[in-house]
Amino acid sequence: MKIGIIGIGNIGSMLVKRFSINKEYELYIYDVNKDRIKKYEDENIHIEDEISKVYEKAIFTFVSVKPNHLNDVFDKIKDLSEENRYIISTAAGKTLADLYELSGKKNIFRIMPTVISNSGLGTTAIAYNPAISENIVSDVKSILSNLGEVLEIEEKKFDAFTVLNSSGPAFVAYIIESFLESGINIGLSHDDSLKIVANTFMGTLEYLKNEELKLSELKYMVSSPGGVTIKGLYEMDKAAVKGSIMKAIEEAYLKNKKL
Ligand SMILES: NC(=O)C1=CN([C@@H]2O[C@H](COP(=O)(O)OP(=O)(O)OC[C@H]3O[C@@H](n4cnc5c(N)ncnc54)[C@H](OP(=O)(O)O)[C@@H]3O)[C@@H](O)[C@H]2O)C=CC1
Ligand SMILES: O=C(O)[C@@H]1CCC=N1
Repeated sequence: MKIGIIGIGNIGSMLVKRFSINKEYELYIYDVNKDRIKKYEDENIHIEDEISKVYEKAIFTFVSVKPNHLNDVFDKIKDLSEENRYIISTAAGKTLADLYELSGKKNIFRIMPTVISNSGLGTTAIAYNPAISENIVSDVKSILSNLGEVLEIEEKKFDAFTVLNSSGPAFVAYIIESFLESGINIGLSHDDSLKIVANTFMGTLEYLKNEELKLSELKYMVSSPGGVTIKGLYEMDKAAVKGSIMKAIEEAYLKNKKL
């Protein structure tokens, strides 16, 4: 399978990392900064000096540049034949219709990945031009399965998916950081606090999953009447922590819709 990747930043480097595990894949990669990607050169990873070469050598070309750089990339390939060539855009906020308008290509997929897939555990959403054949869609889903779960969703749900799934790791890091700093505030060392918080988050998810518990069941299991936990939950409610998080995610969603 010949796969192209244009733009080797946070997402492009994750794609290179995950796809290069499969030795049946031949990768053709390009970035404006050639020095930055020299380190990837390998038997199965070819560094190209032009965008058009990536598009012509690969069957499936991922375009993982920032949305405002898409024009520069599509300018270089819009006059090339799209026979047996497919573009897979990772850009936030750019619809299939936008991508068609920018590139003039019909063989277009839109995906929404996450940096979490560096661990192979992320979820990638996919949408595509319905005129593309089932075999090709199945090939692309198979390539994406190297990143974790693949979820086909309606395009109108991409904005919500983007914020929860792809911005999500930053929000989770922020929340974990607030627990970490809480630990330091009440007398734990940074390292002890981080270890305890990481185990609490991972262990909670594992326990909920294994016992098929509802979130509220776990909350009440831990809250002794008149005790410590319910006092903390009461303070969180008074400070509207949940409402603040919901508002922040809603604002990020609205911002994504405007991209
Ligand atoms: N970061 C994330 O977690 C997620 C990002 N996305 C989407 O994925 C895309 C990439 O994001 P991200 O990886 O964070 O971005 P980065 O800026 O980290 O990576 C983009 C890379 O492309 C390079 N580049 C810029 N212009 C061109 C060009 N004309 N041709 C080739 N390469 C070019 C950039 O170089 P230079 O830095 O010199 O400009 C950079 O190395 C975006 O559209 C974003 O919306 C989607 C989901 C999650
Ligand atoms: O912040 C952004 O714009 C992109 C989209 C999802 C994650 N990063």
